[in-house]
Amino acid sequence: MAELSLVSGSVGLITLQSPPVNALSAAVRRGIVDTMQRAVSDPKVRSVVICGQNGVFCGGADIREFGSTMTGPPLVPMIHAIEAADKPVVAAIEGSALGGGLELALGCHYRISHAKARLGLPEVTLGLLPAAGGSQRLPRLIGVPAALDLITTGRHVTAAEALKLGFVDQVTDQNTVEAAVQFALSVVGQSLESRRISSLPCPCPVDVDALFEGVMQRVRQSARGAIAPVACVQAVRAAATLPYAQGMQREQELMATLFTSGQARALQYCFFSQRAVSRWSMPSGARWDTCKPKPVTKAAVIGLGTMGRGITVALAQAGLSVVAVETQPQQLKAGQRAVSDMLERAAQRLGVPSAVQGVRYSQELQAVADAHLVIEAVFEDMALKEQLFKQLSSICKPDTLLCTNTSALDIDHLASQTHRPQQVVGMHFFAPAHVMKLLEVVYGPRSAPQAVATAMALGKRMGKVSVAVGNCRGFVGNRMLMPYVEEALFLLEEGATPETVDHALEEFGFPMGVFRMSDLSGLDVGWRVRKAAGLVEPGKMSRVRQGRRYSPLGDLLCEQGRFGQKTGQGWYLYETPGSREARPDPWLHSFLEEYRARQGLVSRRIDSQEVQERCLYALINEGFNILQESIAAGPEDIDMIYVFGYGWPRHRGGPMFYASQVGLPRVLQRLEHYQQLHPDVPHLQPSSLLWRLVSSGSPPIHRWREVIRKPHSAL
Ligand SMILES: CCCCCCCC/C=C\C=C\CC(=O)SCCNC(=O)CCNC(=O)[C@H](O)C(C)(C)COP(=O)(O)OP(=O)(O)OC[C@H]1O[C@@H](n2cnc3c(N)ncnc32)[C@H](O)[C@@H]1OP(=O)(O)O
Repeated sequence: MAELSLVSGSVGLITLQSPPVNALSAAVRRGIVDTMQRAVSDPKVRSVVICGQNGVFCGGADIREFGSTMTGPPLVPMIHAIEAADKPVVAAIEGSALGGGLELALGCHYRISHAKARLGLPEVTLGLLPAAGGSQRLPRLIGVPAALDLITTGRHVTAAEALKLGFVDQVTDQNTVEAAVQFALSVVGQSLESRRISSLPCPCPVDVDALFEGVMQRVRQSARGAIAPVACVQAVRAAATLPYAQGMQREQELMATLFTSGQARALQYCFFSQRAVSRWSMPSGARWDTCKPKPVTKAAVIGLGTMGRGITVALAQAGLSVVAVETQPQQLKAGQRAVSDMLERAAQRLGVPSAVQGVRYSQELQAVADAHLVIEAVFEDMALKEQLFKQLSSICKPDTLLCTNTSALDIDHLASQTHRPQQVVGMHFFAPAHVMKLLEVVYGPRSAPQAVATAMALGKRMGKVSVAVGNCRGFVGNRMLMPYVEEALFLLEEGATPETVDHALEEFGFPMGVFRMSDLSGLDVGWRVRKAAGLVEPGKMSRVRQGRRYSPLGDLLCEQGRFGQKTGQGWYLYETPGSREARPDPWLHSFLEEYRARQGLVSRRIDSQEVQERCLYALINEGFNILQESIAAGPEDIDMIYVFGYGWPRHRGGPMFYASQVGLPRVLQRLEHYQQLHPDVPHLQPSSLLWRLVSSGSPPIHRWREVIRKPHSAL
C-alpha cells in the first residue's frame, strides 16, 4: 500500500496507494514504515519524496478503523522516524493533505504543494485532535494564534494561505511530484537540524495565560457542549508551555479521552452519513446508481420573496443560467437588487467573478418556457400553487422538471394539476436558501426516479446536503418539528416559561431554543398553517381540537399582534421591532399565569430533564414513525436533515443516532411514562417501530434497516 521507486538516479519516491484518498490505514502505515526503512538504508537513495497516487496526497487517518481495534504500526513513531531520517524527506502535496496526512507532511523536512491543494487539521470536526504530533508541531512552525485557529476550527486552507502561514515551503502549478523531486535533489547534503520541527522552540506569546483564557472562553461559547475544541486548545497550550516530549504526552492523554467519547462516535457517524445520503433510494426500488440525472443548464425561479431570492443566488452561483420571474413590479425591483447584492458580495468574499450576469428577470411567466427546471417559491397558498402548476404544465417543454419549494403542501396534489406528474418533485430549501446546507428532495408516488436523480444532482452542484424523502405533511423535518413544538407549548401550560424551556434546549446544544426560534421565524407562519388546517378558533381557549390535546397559546399571542422579533413582541420582548436580543417579558409571564388559572391548571416546577425528554423524545418518536412509513429510507437521512437544517448539535449525531446512544429501551420507557401522564397526546404514544426495535434486542443503528424491512409476522 506504499511503493518505493528510484527516480532521477538518487531520489527514493514513496507513493501512498489506498484509493480513494490514500487514508493512513494499517496497510498504508506498514507500507510507509517499510519503504522508509529501505530508502534510508539504500546507499543509492540520497533524498526521499513522499507523494500519494491519483493526485491526492493523503486524506488522513482511516476513519473507518476508529470503530475497531487498531492494528499495524502507530502513526506517532512512524512520523518521528521520518523526521529523524538523515536524508532529506520532501512531501509532494496534491489534492488534499488533511489530518494525519498533514501531520505526516509536517514530519517531513520540506513541503511542496500544488496550487490547487487543500491542507488542514480537521480532526476537531470528527471529535478528535491532531494527535500524531500535529498539535505540537504546527504551533512551533507557524506560531500559537495561527495554529489555534486552524486546529480549533478544522478549516481547510489553500496552498497559497499555507505558504503565507509558513507550513508549506513552495507552491507550484506544474507537476508537483517532479517539482518535489527537483527540490529533493537540490537539498542533498544540507543540514536538516532546523528542518526537524519537533526540535524547534514554540514561539510563545508574551501573555500566554491571557491569550489562552480568552481563546478558551470563545471556544467554549461556540462549541455548544462539544469537547474536542476545548481539548484542542489544551493541546496547543501544552505546545506553548511544555517541552516537546511532555507536550506529546499531553496530546496523547487528551486524545485518549476524546477517542472513546460518544461525541467522537457521533461526529464520525455524521461524516459517513453526510456522504451516505447521496446514495438515495425510493420504496419502488429506484436508486441513485441505476438512475442518471438529466443535464440542467437553464433554470427558472418563480417568486422573488426571501426564499426565491436565496434560491436564485444558489442556482446562479452553481453556474446555471437563471430566469427569475416575479409578477409584482415592486417586488421584482427589490428582488433584483437583493439578488445582485448577494451575488456581488459573495464574489468579493470568495475572490471569484460575480454570477450577476447569469440571472435574467421577468414579470412574465412565459419567460420560463425554455428552462430545463423550474422552482416555484411563491406564497405558501395551495390555490395559488395549483393555478401556477396548471400554467407551468402548458408553458414549459414536456420534459421540464417542475419543482415546488413548499415546506408542507401536498406534492402529489400539485403534481395532479399538471399533465406530467412524473416530472414534479419538491425541492424544499431552508432559509436563507443560498446559505443553509440542507435540501429536502421530496418525491410523490408518481415522481419519476430520473426527476429525483436530477434534483439530487442539482442539489449537489449547489453544494447542498440533499436528502430524498417521501411526501407527507411537513415531509421529514417539519413533521418531526410539530410534536417538538407542541410539547414545548404543553410545558408552558403546565408551569414552564419560554426561558426555562429554551435554556434546557440550548443546554442540550441547539443554537436557539424553540421559543427564541419561533420569535425569529415569526409566530404568524405557524398560525397560518393552523388556520388552514381548521385548528384555530379565534378567542377560544379550548384545549382539545380535532379530538386531541391542543394548546391555543400561540394563537392567542398572534391575536394580540405578537408575531415575534418583527413586531418587537412574541414569546419574548425586544427593544424595537426587528431587534434580536430577546428579553424575558413580564407581560407574558402574567399572561401565562392568568391562562393557567382560567384553565384550572396547577402550575408546577419543570426541570431541564423533563423539557429535554418530552420535546426531544416526541420528535424522535415521530422519526420512528417516518422510518416505519418509509418516508425516509434510513436513520441517517433523518439525522442529516436535523443536523444541516434544524441546528441539532452535530456532536450528538442527529435525533435517531442520539436515541441509539441513550438506548432504545430507555427512550421507549420514558415515552410510555409521559404517555401515561398525558394520555390525550397522541405523539407520546410510542411508535410501533420503536417497539419492534426494542423487542429485536435494540440493534445498533446501522442495522435498523433490517428490522424496518422485516414484516411484523417475522418478529
Ligand atoms: C486510545 C487512544 C488511541 C488513539 C490512537 C489514534 C492515533 C491517531 C493519530 C492521529 C489521528 C489522526 C486523525 C485523522 O487523521 S482523522 C482524519 C482527518 N481527515 C479528514 O477529516 C478528511 C476527511 N475527508 C475529506 O474531507 C474528504 O473526503 C476529502 C479528502 C477532502 C475528499 O473529498 P471528496 O473528493 O469530496 O470525496 P469524499 O469526501 O466523498 O470521500 C470519498 C470517499 O472516501 C472516504 N474517505 C474520505 N476520507 C477518509 C478517511 N480519512 N478515512 C476513511 N475514509 C475516508 C469517504 O467516506 C468517501 O467514501 P464513502 O462515500 O464510501 O463514505
